[in-house]
Amino acid sequence: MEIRQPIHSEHARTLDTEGLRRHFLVEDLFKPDAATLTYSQIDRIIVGGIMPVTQAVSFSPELGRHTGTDFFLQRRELGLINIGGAARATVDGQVFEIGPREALYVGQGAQQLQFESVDAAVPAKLYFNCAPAHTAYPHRKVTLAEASPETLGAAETSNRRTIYKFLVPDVLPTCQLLMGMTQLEPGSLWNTMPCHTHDRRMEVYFYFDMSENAAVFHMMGEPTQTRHLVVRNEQAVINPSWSIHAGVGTQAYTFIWGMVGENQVFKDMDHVPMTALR
Ligand SMILES: O=C(O)C(=O)C[C@H](O)C(=O)CO
Ligand SMILES: [Zn+2]
Repeated sequence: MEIRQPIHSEHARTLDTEGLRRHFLVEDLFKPDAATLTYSQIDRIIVGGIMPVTQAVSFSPELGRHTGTDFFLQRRELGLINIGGAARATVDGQVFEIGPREALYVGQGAQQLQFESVDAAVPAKLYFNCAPAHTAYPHRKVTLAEASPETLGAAETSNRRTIYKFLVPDVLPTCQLLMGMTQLEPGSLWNTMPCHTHDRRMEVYFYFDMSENAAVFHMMGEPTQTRHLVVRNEQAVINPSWSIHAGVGTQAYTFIWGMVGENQVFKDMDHVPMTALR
């Protein structure tokens, strides 16, 4: 498990491209027949990818070594969204068939987690966020139709997009984790502009549905000290509470957002006036 330390906004201002990438960008999320995990000490979120191809991938009890617990989810909850082919997840003997663009919530206390691809020729790619939890809510699959879609923006401002809220209080209870997926319409390139921060929560963005040569210029930093990261397909960005998070692509793309922190109010955002950005 890779560890990322928290970072002060005044330190982040001083970083060059490589420094920004080292602290904020998670590059290699999917490895065949393996799970990858990056532990950010910002709100203790763990970000990762699971890609079973020819064999099942399990979360070994040994992972509890990193969390100082008897097993990985003893004091944690996990949400995942499948961006690949059909998957089968087994959680303490309970089987969930997770199709493309479907989500699974795994509540605190689950001990045995195993993930398989239904067809090795079209492997599942399970992007996940995992956060500290205080109580056990039921495991549950959430379909795209259940994810309360909301379409925002306009073609004229290149930001027409649909936000699917998979793991939010209107859909199911979680301890703190919120997760959803925002899909841009063809020809739209901007997400989350006008932008915002939220002092009360951190957020991770994971970009996908991009061709090899495409890039998203992800905007980050304090509103008056903006920086950018060039993000490629299937890479994630850790956004501290003080950082804006928005992006513009060289083509339309989709991204998964996940949040942990003080509250679960999706609209609790500190909106940044466009004239304040520097
Ligand atoms: O496109 C958007 O706008 C978003 O998806 C916004 C994120 O969900 C977000 O930043 C929530 O705080
Ligand atoms: Zn946000």
